[in-house]
Amino acid sequence: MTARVFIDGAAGTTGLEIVERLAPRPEFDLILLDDAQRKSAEARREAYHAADFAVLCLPDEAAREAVALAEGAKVRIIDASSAHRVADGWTYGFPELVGRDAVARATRVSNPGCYPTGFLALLAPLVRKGLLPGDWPYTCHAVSGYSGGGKALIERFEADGGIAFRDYGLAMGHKHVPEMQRYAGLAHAPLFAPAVVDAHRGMVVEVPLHLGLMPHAAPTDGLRDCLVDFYAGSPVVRVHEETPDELLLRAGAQPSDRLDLYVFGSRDGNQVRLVAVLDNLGKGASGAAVQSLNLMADLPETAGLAL
Ligand SMILES: NC(=O)C1=CN([C@@H]2O[C@H](COP(=O)(O)OP(=O)(O)OC[C@H]3O[C@@H](n4cnc5c(N)ncnc54)[C@H](OP(=O)(O)O)[C@@H]3O)[C@@H](O)[C@H]2O)C=CC1
Ligand SMILES: CC(=O)N[C@@H](CCC(=O)OP(=O)(O)O)C(=O)O
Repeated sequence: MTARVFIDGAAGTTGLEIVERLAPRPEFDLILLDDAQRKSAEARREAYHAADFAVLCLPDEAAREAVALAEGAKVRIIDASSAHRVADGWTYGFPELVGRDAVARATRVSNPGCYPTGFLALLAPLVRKGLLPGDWPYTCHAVSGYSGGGKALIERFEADGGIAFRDYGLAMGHKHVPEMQRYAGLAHAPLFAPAVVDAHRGMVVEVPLHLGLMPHAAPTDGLRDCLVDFYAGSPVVRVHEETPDELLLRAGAQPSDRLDLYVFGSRDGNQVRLVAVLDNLGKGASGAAVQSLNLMADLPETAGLAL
C-alpha cells in the first residue's frame, strides 16, 4: 500500500533533499503544497489530516504550530527541527542509539540535530558501556558546511563569497547542547564550539580527550573496539579501524547519508581525538528523516539512502 507523506517546508533546504530522496519511490505518495498554499494554516491542516506521515522541515516555531495543526489526525510525525528533541512524548530519531523498534513504533519522532548526530554517535556508546566517565566536562569542536544554516546562511555565504571560516556560538548556550547532554548521559553540559566553512555541505565533529587524566577511561584501542562492536552490521555508521593522516571536507561533495567514525590516539596513550564525518543534510538531517520514515513505514531501513 502507498503511504501518503506530507513534507511541510518542502521549499527549504532540508525539505528539498527529503523530496529528492522520496519522489522516485513508488512506496510513497507525496503531499506538497504550492507556493501560494505552503504557509496557509488551513491548507497545512488539511494536508496533516490527509497524510499517513508528515515530515516537518520548518523553523522551531512553525514546527510547534504544525503539531497543533495535526491535532486529532492519525498522522505520524517526524520533526527535523529542534523544537521537540528533548520533549516528553517524542522519540529521538537515532535508531542506532534508541533502537530500531522504538523508532518503528513511534508516532512522534524528533530528528537529531546535525552536530549532535556526530557527537552522540561517538560518545553515547562509550559512556553507556562505562568506557568513558559520564561526569567528565566534555568539549566538542565542529565545522559545518554553510547549508547547515538553511536558506539564510546559504544566501549569505553565496552573496559574500569571501567568508572562509565563521566561528559562532560564542555566547555558548547553542540549541544543540541539551540533546547532546541528555542522550550522551552526561552530568555536565558539554562545551560546544561550532564553526562554518566555505563548503556547501559536510561536517566534521570532534571530541578531544585528555585520556591520561580521565578516571575510569578505557585505552584508545578499547574505545575503538567498543565503537566497532556497537555499530557492527550498521548499514549507515562505519567505524574505521585505520587512522588516516588527514580528514578532508570537499567543497563540492555529493550528498551522502553515511556517518564515518574515527578514534585517533597519541603514541603515549594520553590523548585521543574522537572524530565523526557526515553530511549535515544527510545523516545530519534529510537522510536521518528518511531512515526513520522507512522504519516507521515497515520498509527496508536504508531504502532511498545514498550510502
Ligand atoms: N540545514 C541543515 O543542515 C539542517 C536543518 N535542520 C533543521 O531543519 C529545519 C529546516 O531547516 P532548513 O531546511 O535548513 O531551513 P530553510 O530556511 O532552508 O527552510 C525552512 C523552510 O520552512 C519554510 N517556512 C517557514 N515558516 C513556515 C511556516 N509557518 N509554514 C510553512 N513553511 C514555513 C520556509 O519558507 P521560505 O522559503 O518562505 O523561507 C523555508 O522554505 C530547521 O528546524 C533546521 O534547524 C536540522 C538539521 C540540519
Ligand atoms: C551551520 C549552522 O548554522 N548550523 C545550525 C544547525 C543545523 C541543525 O542541525 O539544525 P537544527 O538543530 O536546528 O535542526 C546551527 O548551528 O544552528
